[in-house]
Amino acid sequence: MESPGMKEKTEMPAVCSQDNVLQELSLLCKRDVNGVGVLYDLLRSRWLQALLKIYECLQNYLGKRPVPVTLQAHALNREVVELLHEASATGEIKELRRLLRAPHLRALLSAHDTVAQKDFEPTLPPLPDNIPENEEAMRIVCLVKNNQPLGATIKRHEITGDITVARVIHGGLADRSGLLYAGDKLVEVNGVSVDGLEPEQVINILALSQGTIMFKLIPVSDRPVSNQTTLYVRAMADYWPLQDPAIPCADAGLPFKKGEILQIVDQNDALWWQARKVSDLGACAGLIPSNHLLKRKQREFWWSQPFQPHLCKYLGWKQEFIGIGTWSASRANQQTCYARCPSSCCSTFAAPYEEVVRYQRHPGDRNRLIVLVGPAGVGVNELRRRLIASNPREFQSAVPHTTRVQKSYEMNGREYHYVSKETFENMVYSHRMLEYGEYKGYLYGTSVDAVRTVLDEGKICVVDLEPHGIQIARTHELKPYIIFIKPSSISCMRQTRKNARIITDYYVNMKFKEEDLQEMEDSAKKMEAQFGQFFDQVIVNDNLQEASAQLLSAVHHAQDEPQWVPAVWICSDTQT
Ligand SMILES: Nc1ncnc2c1ncn2[C@@H]1O[C@H](COP(=O)(O)OP(=O)(O)OP(=O)(O)O)[C@@H](O)[C@H]1O
Repeated sequence: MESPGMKEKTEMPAVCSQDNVLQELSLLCKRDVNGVGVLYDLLRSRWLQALLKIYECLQNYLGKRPVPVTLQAHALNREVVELLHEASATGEIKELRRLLRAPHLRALLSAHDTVAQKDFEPTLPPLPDNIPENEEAMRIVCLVKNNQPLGATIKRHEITGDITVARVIHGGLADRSGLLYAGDKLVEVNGVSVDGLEPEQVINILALSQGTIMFKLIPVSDRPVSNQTTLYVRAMADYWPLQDPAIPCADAGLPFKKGEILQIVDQNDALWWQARKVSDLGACAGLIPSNHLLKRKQREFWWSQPFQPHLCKYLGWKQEFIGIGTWSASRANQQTCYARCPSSCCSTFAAPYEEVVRYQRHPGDRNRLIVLVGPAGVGVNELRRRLIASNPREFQSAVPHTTRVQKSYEMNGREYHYVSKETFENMVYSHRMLEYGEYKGYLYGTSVDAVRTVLDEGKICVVDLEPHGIQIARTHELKPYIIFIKPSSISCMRQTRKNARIITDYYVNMKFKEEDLQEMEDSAKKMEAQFGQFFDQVIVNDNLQEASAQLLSAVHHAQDEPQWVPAVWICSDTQT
């Protein structure tokens, strides 16, 4: 509601403001200010006043409906011509006057008015008097087919045999037309009755149609009101609609890979959602299994498998201590997942989609933790070392904890934090260790506290973790940015790793053998398959200089650019 004293504001008419100016100038003239007299004469001149009147007159017409009738157009013309008479006869004004009198301009105005006066509303025939009370209202819908699919699916009712629109795909032709709705009952397609036809036969008619398609249909009585908000999720698994026998319409399915961000636009159906990829928001949506459906499928799959404790490369990987803060993972001693895996591979099954939001770190916020993962020997340590060396005031790794005895030249908190076995185990049980391992009877590990210490100093903490540590690091406090260091092809590595040295359980400074390279490639594939959904960035470590430069830019990108992060990191301050 407007308050009574409230005024509408609009542009000031030019003549009014000119009067005020004249008044002010006459006062100034009396004070004999230089040049003011000339300006006063100018503003009083008849031709300028006439021009200002023309301007104001045109402004009045501008604000009116753009459909002048004959009288209005001619009135405007006449008014302008009269005003021009009043003006001094300068060259431009003469020309304008000539133009307005020209027969072609008059004809144009007249044609314009003829069109403007015409009524283009269609006149519908009167309704017949004898319409039965129970007659179902029919709707005729015409859609012009282009190269795109229609963007709607149909189904046949099992009992009545009615063919109905099953769903309208968001952004598709039918959706954009706003004329077809889920539940509409088809009566005819292009004049052919669909009574008794199978959905495939109807689809066939549609496929053979060219140009305009005409539907005769009975509109659905209760059109569903969509009040859903758009949701963004990260896919935690791959999906191939063409390989899914359960999908209602494979052609309408949206294939996606784990890690891709999807925009969910429709969750009306409990089993099949509609989604787009954020990388292609211009495309029309496709069908994807709902969260509920995927969980159900996972459970069914899980129960259908014979019991077989699967192996997962958890902390059971023997960690061999070889230097300050450095371990070399051995492939021996794998542990069964159900026994040791804290992140539980099974819990990954429990969340087929992870809700995400766009996050932009504020300059005053703590830096995001940078986590490097990759197969043993790929160069994770080398890249981390080079990054920190490039600017130690900006980058730092976390000081690890150990239960071994402090050596005489070491300082607590510099090489390691030296703690008792009991303290270390307490840290493990209270999930304060991002990862840990045992070497020669002593425990070694990287703690959340050590990472926090670096972040609190305003630095960027860079750690390398085994991939199973990702889940523990993924907290709203650390907001880790995960970078996967991927090996290049074996043929490339044969060249680049000629002089490189690998560290194994038993040997330090061994040359890379062919099987080491092969194992690196296999291990990288497994990591991508199992943990690829968590990778924010992948860097192929082929040329060391190039990979280092890419890492530097990725780390800055992580801190300065907006990224998709789990919604719980942002929405809940208490969630960790
Ligand atoms: N792009 C590269 N070109 C040539 N040599 C490389 C490259 N990347 C790493 N190296 C070398 O490969 C060897 C192994 O690298 P690094 O120790 O960083 O591996 P890692 O991924 O940390 O594995 P681990 O955890 O087993 O130590 C080192 O000698 C390193 O200098």
